[in-house]
Amino acid sequence: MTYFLGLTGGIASGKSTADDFFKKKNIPIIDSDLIAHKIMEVGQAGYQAVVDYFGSKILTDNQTINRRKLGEIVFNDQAKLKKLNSLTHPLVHQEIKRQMEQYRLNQEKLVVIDVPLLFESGFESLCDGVLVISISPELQLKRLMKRNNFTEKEALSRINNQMPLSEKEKRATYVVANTGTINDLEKRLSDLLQKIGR
Ligand SMILES: CC(C)(COP(=O)(O)OP(=O)(O)OC[C@H]1O[C@@H](n2cnc3c(N)ncnc32)[C@H](O)[C@@H]1O)[C@@H](O)C(=O)NCCC(=O)NCCS
Ligand SMILES: Nc1ncnc2c1ncn2[C@@H]1O[C@H](COP(=O)(O)OP(=O)(O)OP(=O)(O)O)[C@@H](O)[C@H]1O
Repeated sequence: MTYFLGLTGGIASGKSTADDFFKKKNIPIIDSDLIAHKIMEVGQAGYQAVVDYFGSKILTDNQTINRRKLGEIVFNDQAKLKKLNSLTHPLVHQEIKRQMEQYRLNQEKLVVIDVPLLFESGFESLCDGVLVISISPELQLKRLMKRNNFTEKEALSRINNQMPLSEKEKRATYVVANTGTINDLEKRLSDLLQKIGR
C-alpha cells in the first residue's frame, strides 16, 4: 500500500526545501505549485479560462501569463482570488489524483504530495498523514521578502490570504519546525521518515 504524505505549511515556510530533501531520498513528489503552473501554460486547460476572466492585462509580450502581475491582482482582492481558485483548483486536483493513481499502481511505498492549500481545499482526506512545515511569523515574512524580492506589504498580502500557520499546525499529523539551518530541517525530516517507517 502506498503511503501518501501530504506536505503543507505557510507560504515560504520551507515546503520546497523539504521536497529537495525527499527527492535526495528518491521519494517521489507530487508538486501542486508546479501542476498549477503547467495548467496555465499557453494552450493548456487553465490558460484560456484565466485569460478570459482576467483579460489580456495579465499577459506578457509573448502571451504567457505574468504570474507576478496576476498575483498582485488576486492577493489584493479576495473575490478575484476565489475566482482564480475556482478556475484552477479542479484542474490541479484532477492532475494530483491522476498522479496518485499512477504511484498506487506502481506500488510505490511513500509519496509526498506538496499542496500549499491542503487544509483550505479539504485535501487531507486523500492523505494518510499530513506534515506541516512550520516557522515563526517573523521568519516567514523575512524569508518571503528575501526570496521573492517583495516589499513587506506584498509579502503580508500573500501570508494573510492563507489559513494561519498556527491553525495548520493544530490539524497536522506531524509538525516539523524549519527555524534552524537547512541541515537541521533535513535531520528532523530524516527522523520523521524513521517514525513513519518508510
Ligand atoms: C497567484 C499566482 C499566479 C502567483 O504566482 P507565483 O509564481 O507568484 O507564486 P507560486 O505559484 O509559485 O506560489 C507560491 C506560493 O503562493 C501561495 N499561493 C499560491 N496560490 C495561492 C492561493 N490561491 N491562495 C493562497 N496562497 C496561494 C502558496 O503558498 C504557494 O506555494 C499563482 O500562485 C496561482 O496561479 N495560484 C492559483 C493556483 C493555486 O492555488 N496554486 C496553489 C497550489 S494548488
Ligand atoms: N532553514 C532555512 N534557513 C534559511 N533559509 C531557508 C531555510 N529553509 C528555507 N529557506 C529559504 O526560505 C525561502 C522559502 O523556502 P521554500 O521556497 O522552501 O518555501 P515554500 O514553503 O516552498 O514556499 P512557497 O509556499 O512559496 O512554495 C527560500 O528562499 C529558501 O531557500
